[in-house]
Amino acid sequence: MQLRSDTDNQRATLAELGGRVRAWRARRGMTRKQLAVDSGLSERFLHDVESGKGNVSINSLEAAARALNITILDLLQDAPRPALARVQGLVARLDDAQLDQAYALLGTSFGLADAQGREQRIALVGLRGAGKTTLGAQLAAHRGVPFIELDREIEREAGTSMNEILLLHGQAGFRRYERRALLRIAEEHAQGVVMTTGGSIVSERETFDLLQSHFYCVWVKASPEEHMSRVVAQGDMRPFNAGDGAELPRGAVNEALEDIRRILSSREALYARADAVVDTAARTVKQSLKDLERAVPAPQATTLETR
Ligand SMILES: Nc1ncnc2c1ncn2[C@@H]1O[C@H](COP(=O)(O)OP(=O)(O)OP(=O)(O)O)[C@@H](O)[C@H]1O
Ligand SMILES: O=C(O)C1=C[C@@H](O)[C@@H](O)[C@H](O)C1
Ligand SMILES: [Mg+2]
Repeated sequence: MQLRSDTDNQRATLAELGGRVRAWRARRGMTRKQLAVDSGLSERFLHDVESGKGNVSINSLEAAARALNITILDLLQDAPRPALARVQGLVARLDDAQLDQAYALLGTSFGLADAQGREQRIALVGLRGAGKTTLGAQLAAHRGVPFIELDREIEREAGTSMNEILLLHGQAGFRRYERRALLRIAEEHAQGVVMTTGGSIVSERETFDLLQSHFYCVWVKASPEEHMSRVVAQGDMRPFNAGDGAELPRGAVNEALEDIRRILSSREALYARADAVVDTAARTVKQSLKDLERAVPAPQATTLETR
């Protein structure tokens, strides 16, 4: 076996660090430009760091971590959670009936029990262009419940636009408003609601836990090419690194597709924690709506009567 030289090790360390910065940025749905502004680092420098070329100082790393609302440790190592693996190993040995029991036991013992009415509050998660708004509005109309877009409620909570919130309060502030709006919506809609969420909601564990304990979550997904063509059609490329959408030059299309793939892969395991999945790839809106209706718990009789 060939031993790695010190230089190889150093190179590998920088490449891993760069990969983590890139993955966290993708999970958060931040463009490099946004991270540069929020951290005070230059875009050029971030580009070098992300491609494993920049030997970053502790202070710069700290600035990047702060702008991502994580700690410097999250950039230095993939969060190892040995205790989680131990618990998973244990519950994997239970049969299905025991698993239900374990779920209830853990929930009540640690104050993690699902909030009342959760099954009637549907939340759609997924990347831009998945079809959350299109399908969510129609699902809500069919069930006779209100339709809410969480991003608009966050803006209401903060009294300003998404861009301004991020500009004024950064990731940390945005996530605070997001959690506040989430809890308010859950409280106000005991009888049921259909809500869409911003693509990056899954990137903060605390927020995603809160969402999952109050809402029945459905991951609405599509292929990277479909996400791409749908957001291009809407003329708004956020959070992909590709300018403003209209008349995309060829290079920009490729860069945006790469972004979508990277964002999807950095979030896939998180989106997959949803209660159900609806894949809209190569499906019509009508077909996907049927798939979605099959994927969610039946509406409560009281909700249907009020239609
Ligand atoms: N099977 C499908 N299901 C849902 N939408 C589809 C489907 N096929 C094509 N579309 C089109 O894809 C687009 C989805 O856009 P929509 O705004 O609903 O996505 P979104 O998930 O809400 O995105 P954003 O995160 O930007 O709010 C619509 O123009 C819709 O007509
Ligand atoms: O997927 C994402 O990261 C985002 C999706 C949008 O809904 C916005 O919330 C924002 O542009 C970020
Ligand atoms: Mg939408």
